[in-house]
Amino acid sequence: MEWNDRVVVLDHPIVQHKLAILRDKHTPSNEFRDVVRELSLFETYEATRDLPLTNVFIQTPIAPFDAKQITGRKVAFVPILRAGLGMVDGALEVIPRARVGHLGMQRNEETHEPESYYDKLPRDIASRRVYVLDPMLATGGSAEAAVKYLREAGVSGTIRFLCLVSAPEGIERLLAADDDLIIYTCAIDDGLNENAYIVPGLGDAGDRIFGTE
Ligand SMILES: O=P(O)(O)OC[C@H]1O[C@H](OP(=O)(O)OP(=O)(O)O)[C@H](O)[C@@H]1O
Ligand SMILES: O=c1cc[nH]c(=O)[nH]1
Ligand SMILES: [Mg+2]
Repeated sequence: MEWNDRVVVLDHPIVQHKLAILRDKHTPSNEFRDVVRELSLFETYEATRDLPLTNVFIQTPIAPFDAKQITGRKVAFVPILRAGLGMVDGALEVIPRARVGHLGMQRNEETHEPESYYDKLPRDIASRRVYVLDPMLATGGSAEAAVKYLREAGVSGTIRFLCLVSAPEGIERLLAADDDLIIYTCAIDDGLNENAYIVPGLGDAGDRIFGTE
């Protein structure tokens, strides 16, 4: 499958610097949470680059001016619990008026497939531009289930999946699952280990965000 325009890697030096902090096993939970929030802000900024603008006539203190402002479809952020919760505040700093839906999923430790335990979406999700948030894209099972759920809920148009670290296996699976989807990631790692963890990765994102290791 061609990844060309469907996978955006944030290779900015500040992003790579902060990602190294997340990867370091000595980084404590409080700092880990802060950096997840910061990277999520940068990634949301990048993923909202194509929001439509409209002309708005304003008056500056000096002169009248045809300014540009964001209009059009409204935004929804949909974190996959738990780890995706760590990305919500950063995303909301970029689009404060966005709505937030939640999808609760936990990978089964033996099969590595996700089990769904919660969902709550904005009532008008079908008319919103949707950004799914989850720091880790490993096998792609959780992301695929989330995207299928959103399609069944009526979401149309491009779904943007925002993660911090991804594995090639997960990218391949997610792109194959939905043909109108773009993945944003700060890194594409080597692959998965026997427990379906990303290598080198950063460990279990949920445990590191919430200090439950
Ligand atoms: O691509 P996949 O193979 O599906 O793996 C990625 C999923 O695993 C992690 O969640 P986890 O199940 O550990 O739940 P948690 O966020 O509650 O820790 C992670 O946050 C993703 O949701
Ligand atoms: O490497 C991984 C894989 C799944 N979930 C995580 O939190 N980390
Ligand atoms: Mg976890």
